[in-house]
Amino acid sequence: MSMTSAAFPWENGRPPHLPCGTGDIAENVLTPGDPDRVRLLADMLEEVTDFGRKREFAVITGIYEGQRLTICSTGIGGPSTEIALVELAMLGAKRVVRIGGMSSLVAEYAPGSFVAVDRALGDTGTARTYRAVGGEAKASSRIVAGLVGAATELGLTCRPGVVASTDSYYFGQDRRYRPVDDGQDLSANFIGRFQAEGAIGVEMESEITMTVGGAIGLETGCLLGVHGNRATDSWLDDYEATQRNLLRIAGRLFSSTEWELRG
Ligand SMILES: O=P(O)(O)O[C@H]1O[C@H](CO)[C@@H](O)[C@H]1O
Ligand SMILES: O=c1cc[nH]c(=O)[nH]1
Repeated sequence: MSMTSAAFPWENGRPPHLPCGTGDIAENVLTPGDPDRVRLLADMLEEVTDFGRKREFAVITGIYEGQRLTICSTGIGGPSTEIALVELAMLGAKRVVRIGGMSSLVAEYAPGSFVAVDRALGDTGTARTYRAVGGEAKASSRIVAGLVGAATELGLTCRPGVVASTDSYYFGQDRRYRPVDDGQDLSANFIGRFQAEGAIGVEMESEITMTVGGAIGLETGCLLGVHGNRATDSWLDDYEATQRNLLRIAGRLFSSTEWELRG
């Protein structure tokens, strides 16, 4: 029977969750939620190494516009995002930008547009845990400015904004949560409260990415594509173009000659 430390169950430089090891991770990392999006974006990188997938974590490293870049999925929500961030940082990541989807809470952010998160509202369990060790749900200001600038260079519109992160997709986002549409209690009005606090979007990982990232020494930001709009009740059926544009914007941020954070 082979055994390792329960307190730190890494073996030969390989973490217990991400399917990769020492030397495999670039300093700059993009983190979509969905592992299928890692595969979707792989053809936009050169010299790609695909490390495979374990649970919700799919990882590739390649070259984008001349810079080494890793893409690693986090799965949905706090616990799996924390695992990805901690293992990425231990494997050498320095900067992490979440790339994902959100629903807009204001009519003017139409499906297909982009938001560079500068702050996240929320009280998700994982973020709360890491606030105790100094994490804060605020993005690096140069990542926010760099994302807006990169989008402009590419002819795309990306605005800075505050988003709300939640641990719940259905009840916690005022969606029907029982199989039968039987007048269920949605009076908690989570969306209305997020709007009243100034959030322009809702999703499930930005608060965790910035709070955990801050506490463990990563420079972080979140670039979100608008998949839906709760103010107009519209939903984008095909998000492939939006996902590819998220990589184009965040990849351009890291490859920009004006931006000195390379690796
Ligand atoms: O587009 P991704 O990154 O998956 O993010 C959003 O989509 C998922 C819910 O469908 C949540 O993870 C939410 O934050
Ligand atoms: O409505 C949405 C869209 C993306 N992600 C969410 O959490 N909610």
